[in-house]
Amino acid sequence: MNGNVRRLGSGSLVIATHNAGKLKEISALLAPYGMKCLSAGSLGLAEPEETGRTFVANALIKARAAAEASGIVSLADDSGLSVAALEGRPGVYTADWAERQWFEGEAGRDWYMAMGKVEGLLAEHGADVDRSAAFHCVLALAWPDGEHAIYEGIAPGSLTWPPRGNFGFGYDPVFVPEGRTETFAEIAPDEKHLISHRADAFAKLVAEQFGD
Ligand SMILES: O=c1nc[nH]c2c1ncn2[C@H]1C[C@H](O)[C@@H](COP(=O)(O)OP(=O)(O)OP(=O)(O)O)O1
Ligand SMILES: [Mg+2]
Repeated sequence: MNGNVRRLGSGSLVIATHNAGKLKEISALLAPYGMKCLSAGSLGLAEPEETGRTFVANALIKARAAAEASGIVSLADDSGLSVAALEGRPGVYTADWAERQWFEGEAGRDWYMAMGKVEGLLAEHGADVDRSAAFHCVLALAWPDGEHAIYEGIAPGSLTWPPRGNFGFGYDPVFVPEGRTETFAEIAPDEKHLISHRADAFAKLVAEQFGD
């Protein structure tokens, strides 16, 4: 272990996300490490504007905002889908491509519309377009005194159409991870947690924060 790295220990941790799907995945990934996890929503924390141009910048904006508002060390996740044939788009704008909507009284995003937008742009490149894509995840830890740590993860794969499967969230129904035939939405959560971009970033966080 790098002796200069600030470590979490076993206290409270704020999960600085307003995305219910991510909150579920992050809580599951952190479950073995004995921290008391509080969500940004349950603390009534505001959702900061993601004005960064990179996953790292946006993850830091979210983690720092939560740490400053709560006084508790906070973990944020900024993630997205980069499509090779679309020069890496939607990338950091992945969430923005899914318009905000209200579903039965709850704020959410229209994922089907967003997946269709990606597919429509791909289709413009013809039937034999390169369908490779990758999910990226940046985890940022921010302590109330300003210190921070960053962990990056990636899951390579390709896009399929039409969407398949009911697990997961977001763009999971159109993403087939490398080496598999099922989409992320057809792979049970416990298994997605072994192979996803979030799992890759978490493995690095766990090694540094909870390792020997
Ligand atoms: O495993 C995933 N499976 C499917 N889709 C995913 C995944 N991971 C990220 N994504 C997509 C949806 C998400 O909305 C966007 C990230 O945008 P991003 O700003 O980081 O998250 P967000 O606005 O939904 O929640 P928040 O900022 O409160 O954490 O990329
Ligand atoms: Mg966001």
